[in-house]
Amino acid sequence: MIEFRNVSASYDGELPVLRDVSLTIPDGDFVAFAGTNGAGKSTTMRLINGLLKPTSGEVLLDGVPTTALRTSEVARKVGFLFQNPDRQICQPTVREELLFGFTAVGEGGPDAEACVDAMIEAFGFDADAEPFLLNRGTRQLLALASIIVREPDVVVLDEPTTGLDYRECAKVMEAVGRLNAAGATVVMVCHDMEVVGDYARRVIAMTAGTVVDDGPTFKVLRRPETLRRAHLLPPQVTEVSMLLGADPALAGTAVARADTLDEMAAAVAALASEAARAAARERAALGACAPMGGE
Ligand SMILES: Nc1ncnc2c1ncn2[C@@H]1O[C@H](COP(=O)(O)OP(=O)(O)OP(=O)(O)O)[C@@H](O)[C@H]1O
Repeated sequence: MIEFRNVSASYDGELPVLRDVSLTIPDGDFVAFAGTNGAGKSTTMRLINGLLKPTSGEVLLDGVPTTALRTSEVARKVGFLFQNPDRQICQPTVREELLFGFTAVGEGGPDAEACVDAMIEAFGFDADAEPFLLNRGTRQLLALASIIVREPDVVVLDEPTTGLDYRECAKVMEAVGRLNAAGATVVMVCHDMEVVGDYARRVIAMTAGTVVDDGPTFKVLRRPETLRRAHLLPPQVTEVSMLLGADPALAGTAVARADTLDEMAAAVAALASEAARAAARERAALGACAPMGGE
């Protein structure tokens, strides 16, 4: 579990960039931090992985303050994926890159080799490829795999899909989704609300170093005040649903609650067939009332 207790943080020791933030992230959660530029989202990630210490308050990992943990102890629990994979890739081949997390802490050996082989198989990597010759999406996947291979309890992702095309983004996020389904806690910063809507179960919206909202993804992404304060646009289906739901004729219908394409398609199909049934009833009623032929 990750806990922030009244955490404030600053880079220069004076100007606070995080102000009195309290939050709890239970094991197995999938949380997206979203909000304005400079709100303090990446700073929050650095506090979780211990790269930054609070100026006041406490960040606790499984009940232990990060200030009482060695960097290696935090790294054992928390894997961190940078926005730019090239900040963490440093080995000449894919295989060595995946092994590096083990060898760097003196844990190389047959077990580590087996984990790496499984990861190469699962991601379909070319083990001997040179990482820097891979395309951007594959480098991001490699950076992610080199974290997952160590099986951390928590994975922190700082804008994991920035600069990726749709297919690359889907590959990375599906790998993250599988990791979460296997029990890992996922905490990510993400500006793309489509990705947030597709994967995160909870959204923490931030502005100017404070949390302005925290709750189930679509509850947060449907609150006009949150959207305004954190400069967020909901995913397109949710936005259409909110627009249609504002029409009194559709308020309270499934259309007004749809957050996914499937939900919206089903809601619209149900409305269309209800309209068709109503029209048929009307025609039948008109037919029944029509005057009989003859004088
Ligand atoms: N290394 C640093 N040194 C000094 N100030 C920093 C540093 N990193 C971030 N800041 C400042 O801290 C504040 C919060 O930055 P942070 O990167 O946490 O915001 P963010 O919400 O992640 O923003 P963005 O969405 O633009 O990445 C900003 O005012 C930023 O300029």
